[in-house]
Amino acid sequence: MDAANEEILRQVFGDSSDGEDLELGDGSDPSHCWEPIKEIKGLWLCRDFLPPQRQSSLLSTIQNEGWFTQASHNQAMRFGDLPSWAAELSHSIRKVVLASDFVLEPIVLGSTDNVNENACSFPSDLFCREPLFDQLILNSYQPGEGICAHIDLMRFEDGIAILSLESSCVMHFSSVDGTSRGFLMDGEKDPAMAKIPVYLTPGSLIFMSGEARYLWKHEINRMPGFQKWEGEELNQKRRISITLRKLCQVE
Ligand SMILES: O=C(O)CCC(=O)C(=O)O
Ligand SMILES: [Fe+2]
Repeated sequence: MDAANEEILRQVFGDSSDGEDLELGDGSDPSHCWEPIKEIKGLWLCRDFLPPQRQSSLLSTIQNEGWFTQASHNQAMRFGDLPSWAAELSHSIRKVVLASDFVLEPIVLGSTDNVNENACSFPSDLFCREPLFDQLILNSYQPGEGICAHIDLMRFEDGIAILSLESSCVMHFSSVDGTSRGFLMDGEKDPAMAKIPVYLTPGSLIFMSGEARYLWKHEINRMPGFQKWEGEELNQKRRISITLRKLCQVE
């Protein structure tokens, strides 16, 4: 790694002996466990993945690298070799996964009581692939801007990570076959359109795999009335997200 890259990593992630770790702890920190979103198989949330100081440094690096030089620039992609800070992010995601004690609802064998039919084990095997991610999208959303309901393109493999920065938001998930059994949004009457809200705070990371990745659409609607959490409309600021994915191999 050259000196310029090392300096960037030091600024973003702080001093570490080998420049390889995000200083996220050893995984025993309770804030670094993965929480399954119980309604959606394969959807996991790590609430405090990046502490506030690291979020600020990461934002400064993104700013200094000129990813969003004009207000009209709201999306930037990179394929193949990721910038050093994104490679570092991937490394830290893998590290947190391998070190975490996952919070899982116990499945009681031979009993139908208290069984969470959506409980599934964390897909740790996905984290053995190399590279873990080779595609990066940065999205920048001004207040009121969001992203329509979609499933990520099939050209990407299973296992997608999204880091949220700056503004909290509610991401809604709706099942492709219309059986999400979630909440109806304001003005929505068709139960098939019920959506599961997931609250994403700055520094949180979600990971989608299996059903969450292939059978559920995700969206962020930041129009008035759609960003409510615990009955309160969220105060919107600019939001930046970092999505990490891996391209499917072409045979
Ligand atoms: O901004 C986000 O959190 C989601 C981005 C996303 O879903 C995408 O780029 O496919
Ligand atoms: Fe997406």
